Amino acid sequence: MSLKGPNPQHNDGSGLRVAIVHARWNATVIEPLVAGARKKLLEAGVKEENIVTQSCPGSWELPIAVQRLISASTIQSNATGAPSATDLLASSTADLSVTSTASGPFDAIIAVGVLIKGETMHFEYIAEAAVHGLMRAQLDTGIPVILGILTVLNEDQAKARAGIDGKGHNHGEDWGSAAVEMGVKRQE
Ligand SMILES: O=Nc1c(NC[C@H](O)[C@H](O)[C@H](O)CO)[nH]c(=O)[nH]c1=O
Repeated sequence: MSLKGPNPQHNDGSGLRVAIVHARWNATVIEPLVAGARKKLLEAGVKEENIVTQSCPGSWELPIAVQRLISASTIQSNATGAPSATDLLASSTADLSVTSTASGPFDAIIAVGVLIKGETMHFEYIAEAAVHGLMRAQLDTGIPVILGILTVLNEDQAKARAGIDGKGHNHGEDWGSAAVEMGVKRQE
């Protein structure tokens, strides 16, 4: 067993509603990461209709996109006769590819981004702000937000962590499993 990564656990995700919010920068790495997370959600029994996918421009926007999604789903679940989550999400200004018609709050959210170090300090500032923003979003709302931001020094490191270099491991799968575990714990 690898020294890294949590010991695998099996959790029943059949009663969970999970969102995947992903940045669109470095899409060739984002796509396999999102696919890996979805794969593990489905393997754990999360229903297709209970997986909502949303995108935003870059990792900097992930915290506000996550916070807005939580607010939209929480408002919808609190009000009687409120519009469906799909209507609410469709009214959002963020780019949406809503794949859910189910309503109610989320049990967990996976925030996916790929930050690759360039020549400037931009990388450090975005990484720091995005990570702190996602931690704040989960603590402020009580909804687990899985950290799915790769902060890498070059494209090869990014490809290895998305499992697309032929020898690496797709970290998106770990994030999917973590979302199921934390979602189940939230319902306990
Ligand atoms: O710069 N590199 C990256 C990046 N910059 C854009 C930033 O997140 C934001 O969208 C813009 O600054 C506009 O607010 N966003 C990433 O996800 N990965 C990068 O590697």
